[in-house]
Amino acid sequence: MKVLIADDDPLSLLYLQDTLQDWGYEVVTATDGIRACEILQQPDAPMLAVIDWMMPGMDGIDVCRQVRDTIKDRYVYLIMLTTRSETEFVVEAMNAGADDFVGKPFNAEELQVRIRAGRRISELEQQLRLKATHDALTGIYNRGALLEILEKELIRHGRDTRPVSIIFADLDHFKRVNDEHGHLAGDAVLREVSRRLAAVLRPYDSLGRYGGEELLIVLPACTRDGALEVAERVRAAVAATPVDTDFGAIACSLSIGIAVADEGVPIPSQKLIHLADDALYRAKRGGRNRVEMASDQQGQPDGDQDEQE
Ligand SMILES: Nc1nc2c(ncn2[C@@H]2O[C@H](COP(=O)(O)OP(=O)(O)OP(=O)(O)O)[C@@H](O)[C@H]2O)c(=O)[nH]1
Repeated sequence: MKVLIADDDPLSLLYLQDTLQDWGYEVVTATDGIRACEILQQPDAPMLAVIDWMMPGMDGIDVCRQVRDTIKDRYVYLIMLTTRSETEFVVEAMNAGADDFVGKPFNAEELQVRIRAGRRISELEQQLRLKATHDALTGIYNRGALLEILEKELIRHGRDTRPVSIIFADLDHFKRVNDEHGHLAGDAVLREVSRRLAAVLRPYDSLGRYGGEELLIVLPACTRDGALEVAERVRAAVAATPVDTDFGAIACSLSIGIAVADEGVPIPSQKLIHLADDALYRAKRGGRNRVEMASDQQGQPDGDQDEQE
């Protein structure tokens, strides 16, 4: 597990670093509060930080406040390290967002058990967050998490000039798969199809389970042509080879609808999904195992239609 230590005193920092490394932690260091905040905001940042209170510029209290104000998508467990151990200081640090408090000079055994407790809480929090945002069967995002991602992308889309595309995919004749091979075989197909889709997407695309056998993909900064290309790749990845299950090989395919939020054209997420769903319906009617695009005209904002929805 990765831990950040922030301390402006080089000797103290080195000692803490050696001690934590001896306990098996991967240690990242910062010698001031600003750098500590930068590190904690990076992707793959430490989930736990030991922060000295007294640092030049931004002190430990400011770091706690900044972390709580800005990092919302995960929890960073913060242990404040300080010579100020009176109750009023403990209260001040915890009100600022610290989770725990260790007096300086620190007792190694005490620091070790407090870090261990923090690690337990961090790991539990990570597991809970994963359960709340991911689908238990397939491991991809659940509907709520994906809709949140789409909303955020559309807000960002309103600020810059890149389009956002979505791909709405539905397994063809999936009821038949369940009826002929059983529900467990159907589950295996859903898992494998999700895996294949994830494998052909870009790292910054998001894949989620919208409903039973419906999958939704959010493609940030993706044009109409780009989305068509991805959708075709997705379609082919599923149709190319039957899915091997414990109940035999099962051939399957996807019908796909695409909708694009064009640059400079604001559109509510529900309307974009509705357009992709219409296109998906056309793909089903057109014979399945195919991709259909919502037309340009449909992508334009339409106040009247919104009100009717
Ligand atoms: N095994 C399994 N089946 C599911 C799950 N969620 C939904 N289904 C099944 O998906 C099937 C969807 O059937 P329909 O909506 O009739 O659609 P379809 O048979 O795929 O037909 P088309 O969409 O018209 O091609 C139903 O039989 C559901 O029970 C799941 O988590 N596991």
